[in-house]
Amino acid sequence: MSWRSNDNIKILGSAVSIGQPRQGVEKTPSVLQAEKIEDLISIGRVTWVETIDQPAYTYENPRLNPIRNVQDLAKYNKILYEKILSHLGTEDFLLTIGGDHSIGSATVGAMLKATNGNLGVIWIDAHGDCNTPETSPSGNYHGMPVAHLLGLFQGPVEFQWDQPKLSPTSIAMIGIRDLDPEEKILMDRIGIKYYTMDMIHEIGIETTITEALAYIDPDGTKKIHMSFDVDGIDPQLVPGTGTRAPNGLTLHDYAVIAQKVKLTGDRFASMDLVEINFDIERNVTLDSVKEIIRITFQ
Ligand SMILES: NC(=[NH2+])NCCC[C@H](N)C(=O)O
Repeated sequence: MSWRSNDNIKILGSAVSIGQPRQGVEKTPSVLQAEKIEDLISIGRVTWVETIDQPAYTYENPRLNPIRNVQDLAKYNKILYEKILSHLGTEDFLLTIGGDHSIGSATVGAMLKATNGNLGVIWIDAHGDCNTPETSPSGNYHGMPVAHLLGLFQGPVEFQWDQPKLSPTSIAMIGIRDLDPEEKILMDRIGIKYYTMDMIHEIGIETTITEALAYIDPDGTKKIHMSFDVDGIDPQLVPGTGTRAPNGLTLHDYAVIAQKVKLTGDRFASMDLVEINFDIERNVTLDSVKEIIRITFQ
């Protein structure tokens, strides 16, 4: 039996790159639309609802603010947050295609709002994305959305609207292998649940995702959001991404993750697919991205 066979699968493009320095990632929604990825989705009724463009394409260099491009990012994330809430019907599954991972604070924030906080998050990534503007060595906001969601910093007023906070016990990260030193100290102090590649090799991917789901949703009653940064996958399979880290997840690992998440049925409500940059590499990356879509939506 497939999950969500009768539901609407809505695809939203989030064409933003200013959360990090490499251009190209903002083109991904239009590339995947041209590739007709909706044809790879064999369940539900699939529609591309719209693609939201970023307000400016100029990456701020040198670092003028603790968060580069903070004004434009704040403006963009608020628009994205509101669009998600306006598009999301109760029976819908929402797939947001980035763009860089800066969108994570808007997508998770919107899902928290839509579910009254009854949300668990599986964050697949090589990175923790849990820097504050103070701990961030780069100033790139795509390394900060989790810290922002947890309320570890607020940003300027433009970045403060009514987005709800995420509880640290409602998120688990899988594939982690590149944490900044202070970011790691912060994550360990808060007690964020994260599975490094070493831990995954030790306990196995099936135990990892089973434990992770039980941790974020002990009673099995929450909606589940998966925020999938393709750099969680090994760079040999996904070379087209801006911050590569060796020794990542395989596509088989992802298939095991997806299988367990899909067992939550219609509680699996939304997903981000981010950091795909076809300007860095196209062919291998596109094959893997298509496989990720097939694995998720069949
Ligand atoms: N979503 C990502 N690819 N994040 C990479 C973050 C890299 C680094 N930790 C930083 O904060 O700049």
